[in-house]
Amino acid sequence: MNVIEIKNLTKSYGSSRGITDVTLSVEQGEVFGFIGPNGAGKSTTIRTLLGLIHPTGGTATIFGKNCIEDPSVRKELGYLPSEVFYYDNMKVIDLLKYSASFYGKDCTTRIKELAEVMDLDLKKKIEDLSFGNKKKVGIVQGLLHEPKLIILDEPTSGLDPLMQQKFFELIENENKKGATVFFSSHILSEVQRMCTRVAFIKEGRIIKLEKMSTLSENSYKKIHLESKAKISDAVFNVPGISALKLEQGNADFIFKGNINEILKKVSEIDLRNISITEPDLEEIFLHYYAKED
Ligand SMILES: Nc1ncnc2c1ncn2[C@@H]1O[C@H](COP(=O)(O)OP(=O)(O)OP(=O)(O)O)[C@@H](O)[C@H]1O
Repeated sequence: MNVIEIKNLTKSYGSSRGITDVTLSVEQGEVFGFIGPNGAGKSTTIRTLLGLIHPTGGTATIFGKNCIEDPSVRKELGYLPSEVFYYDNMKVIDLLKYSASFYGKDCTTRIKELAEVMDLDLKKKIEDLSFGNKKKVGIVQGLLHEPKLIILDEPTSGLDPLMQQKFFELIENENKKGATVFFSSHILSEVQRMCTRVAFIKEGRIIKLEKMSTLSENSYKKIHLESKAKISDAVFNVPGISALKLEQGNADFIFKGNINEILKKVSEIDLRNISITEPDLEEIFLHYYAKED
């Protein structure tokens, strides 16, 4: 059974676009990345999935259940929203114990462990915490009941690099112990590092859903050519070329397809130098999000 099943999920905010026909599923044990720029619809998808907002159309289930019809499913779930708001005059430990009381479990040891990993002072008042430290409270709050599904909306914003590293180790550990993880981000390197599959969302629609191994495999090549003479753009009239930049005798582009086809074309050029490398996800992402696409 899929842990998350989203089918044709649509949410419109009156005349303003939210998400349209979002379909995706997340398997048990996966770390699934949800990538898109600001305003693409990541939070709307997550909040609709969790039943925090009502969809305009389509369905979304967690462990086969709809969160609006069956809120009990939330007990198995750890959610970190993109922005966290708290009662300022509470102490961190009191807030976390209060959160734990919803799950009917004694989470004291776990709270202490998580706070230690994330270097969070449990005795401080929420109002005295920085943005990054409030984020840590959200992380501990999301993980304290050892949920089977962890949903994180832009989890690392506000954390310094050391804390980001610790956070990822924490999530990796939870995943090894069996938790399924779904997390949204606009930072590709973190998705590249952790995820088994990734969905790209643009202007409210999923434009690509791919296994990370496929994305990182040979299907895309970054090609750089140097020639003594100006390179004619006619050479690049081949399907599969994108992000083409021509400048004097230099040409840079990303190629997806049969490498022999492009090499035949390139052999027409009197070359001084050539390099063929693997593009990182950032470059593939830029290709998908390029205006001309
Ligand atoms: N409460 C709302 N009322 C009206 N429009 C909204 C509301 N919430 C979101 N939107 C619109 O829905 C679209 C998707 O927004 P959403 O917050 O889901 O994007 P996002 O990918 O999470 O972006 P970000 O990374 O900036 O949080 C945007 O065009 C946004 O303006």
